[in-house]
Amino acid sequence: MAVLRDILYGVALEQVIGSTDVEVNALAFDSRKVTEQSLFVAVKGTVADGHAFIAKAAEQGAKVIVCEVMPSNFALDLTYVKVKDASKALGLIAANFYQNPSKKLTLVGVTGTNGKTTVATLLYKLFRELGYKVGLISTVENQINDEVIPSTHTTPDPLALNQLLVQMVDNGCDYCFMEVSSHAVAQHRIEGLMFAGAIFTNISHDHLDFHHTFDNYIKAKKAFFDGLNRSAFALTNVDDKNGMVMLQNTAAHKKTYGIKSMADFKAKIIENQFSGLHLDIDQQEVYFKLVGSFNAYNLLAVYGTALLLDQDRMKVLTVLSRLSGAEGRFDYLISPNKIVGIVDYAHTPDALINVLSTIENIRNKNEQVITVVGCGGDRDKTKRPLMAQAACDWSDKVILTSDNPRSENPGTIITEMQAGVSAVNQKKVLVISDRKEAIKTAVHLAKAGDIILLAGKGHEKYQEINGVRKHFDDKEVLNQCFNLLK
Ligand SMILES: CC(=O)N[C@H]1[C@@H](OP(=O)(O)OP(=O)(O)OC[C@H]2O[C@@H](n3ccc(=O)[nH]c3=O)[C@H](O)[C@@H]2O)O[C@H](CO)[C@@H](O)[C@@H]1O[C@H](C)C(=O)N[C@@H](C)C(=O)N[C@H](CCC(=O)O)C(=O)O
Ligand SMILES: Nc1ncnc2c1ncn2[C@@H]1O[C@H](COP(=O)(O)OP(=O)(O)OP(=O)(O)O)[C@@H](O)[C@H]1O
Ligand SMILES: N[C@H](CCC[C@H](N)C(=O)O)C(=O)O
Ligand SMILES: [Mg+2]
Repeated sequence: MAVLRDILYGVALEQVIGSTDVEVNALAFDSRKVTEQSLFVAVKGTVADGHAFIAKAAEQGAKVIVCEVMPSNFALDLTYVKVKDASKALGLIAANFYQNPSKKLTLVGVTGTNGKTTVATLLYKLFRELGYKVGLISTVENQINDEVIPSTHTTPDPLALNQLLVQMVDNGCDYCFMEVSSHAVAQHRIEGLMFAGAIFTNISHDHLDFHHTFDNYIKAKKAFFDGLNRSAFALTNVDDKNGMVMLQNTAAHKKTYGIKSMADFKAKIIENQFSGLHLDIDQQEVYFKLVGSFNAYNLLAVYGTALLLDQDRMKVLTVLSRLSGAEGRFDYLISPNKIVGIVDYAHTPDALINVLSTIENIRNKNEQVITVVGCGGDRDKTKRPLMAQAACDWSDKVILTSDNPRSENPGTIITEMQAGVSAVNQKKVLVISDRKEAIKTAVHLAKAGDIILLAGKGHEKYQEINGVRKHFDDKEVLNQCFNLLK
């Protein structure tokens, strides 16, 4: 419970009708979730406009309406607050209502097209092993110390986010490591949060359905760094073409990591094998369980962050060398007849190229690579041909299949992927729309030593077809197929 006047602290108000002395019991931005004595924020979304539900919210017991456009009818017992940007206001209101939990722990955010889950999860595991109480907010799951809380988004909405942070504070967490998606920045889900640090992994093609241009996508990521304060650190991947762009206008301490260029935190890849990475990090040789040069960047980001958070260098490297990565990221199984099956969440052209080039570097040349891949429905369509092309360029056989078609026709998605298959590559490609059948076929086609990559769904435990989520787990299906080979 809080008084409206206090909840509005820091919100740029354009007009207020009614009293700011009212008590508010709860917040909502969805009219269906409004309860007695609550504050409803009308947000213009991608599908609907929250302003259309103001009357419904009032009927359900809302006492305060925050909106960008005042309604034509006012109820006398309600307070109406007009703001320029309602999603921004929602973030600030949520932080104030929940008494700024982000200021009561050390919050570090990770942004970038790929690697967010890996970096945030490694940081969570590292700091747990170093003896701290830690929270994690990620695509795979949220964690409060050892308690797992299922995750619905990479970065939750401002209410869920602040509620999670409150739970972390109540459970004594010293740190929280969270993923910050570009959607979250653009929709102001992180507004009002106090970050002690921000990490940039990389930026490549994704989400152009939402951001429209690559420039807007870069701007969304950069806005996260622009919002940091002077006491925070901003750690960027200097080898990424847009790495330094992120730091251009930030007030935070600027720090860099890299493999190719000069950087504050620097690594050299000595060896990259199926068994893991052998790196030289700031002149210290260390073995890690994670595979692939992209993971050398992820490990370096984690190492740099831990040092910026005043942790002991040798302790950090010792613990990091023992850690495994996040679920569904280069996660592999070996069949009784020695087929290697890799489950990976690569769902962008760049991630697919990274994973397949890693496989290319470490495989024996007489063994073939079979890739099973699809693209999600209701998501960036321009990545479809590029992902098919990447799969063909780096594999001996490709099975194009379904990912999460969501509301789209799976056949149409596959046809759009096929546009990226060149004439010479046609003979490598099979189309099997049913993902389970596609995986079974890959296993049938493989012989001892071959590598099967199941790309795009990683840790996901469902497949969404026609808006319905049915249980589906790439690793489980792969395991079943492998067991049949016994
Ligand atoms: C495209 C997108 O990002 N949508 C997010 C957005 O919803 P929206 O803008 O579509 O909302 P809308 O349906 O248009 O409704 C507008 C407003 O009217 C309200 N409403 C609606 C109906 C009603 O009866 N009453 C009512 O009040 C809604 O609550 C909302 O406030 O705001 C919602 C609340 O924060 C999010 O749950 C929702 O995520 C959807 C489910 C989603 O799938 N998002 C994905 C794309 C996403 O966010 N992904 C990123 C990761 C991406 C990455 O890989 O980097 C993530 O952070 O998870
Ligand atoms: N640093 C990196 N650079 C490029 N590709 C990476 C990197 N780290 C991981 N990947 C690839 O991208 C996939 C997704 O990795 P991860 O889940 O860590 O990224 P993410 O940014 O959290 O993705 P999402 O936005 O979907 O949550 C991995 O399965 C791997 O194929
Ligand atoms: N966070 C990403 C995940 C994509 C995973 C892929 N399996 C898909 O469904 O497209 C998104 O929501 O776009
Ligand atoms: Mg993620």
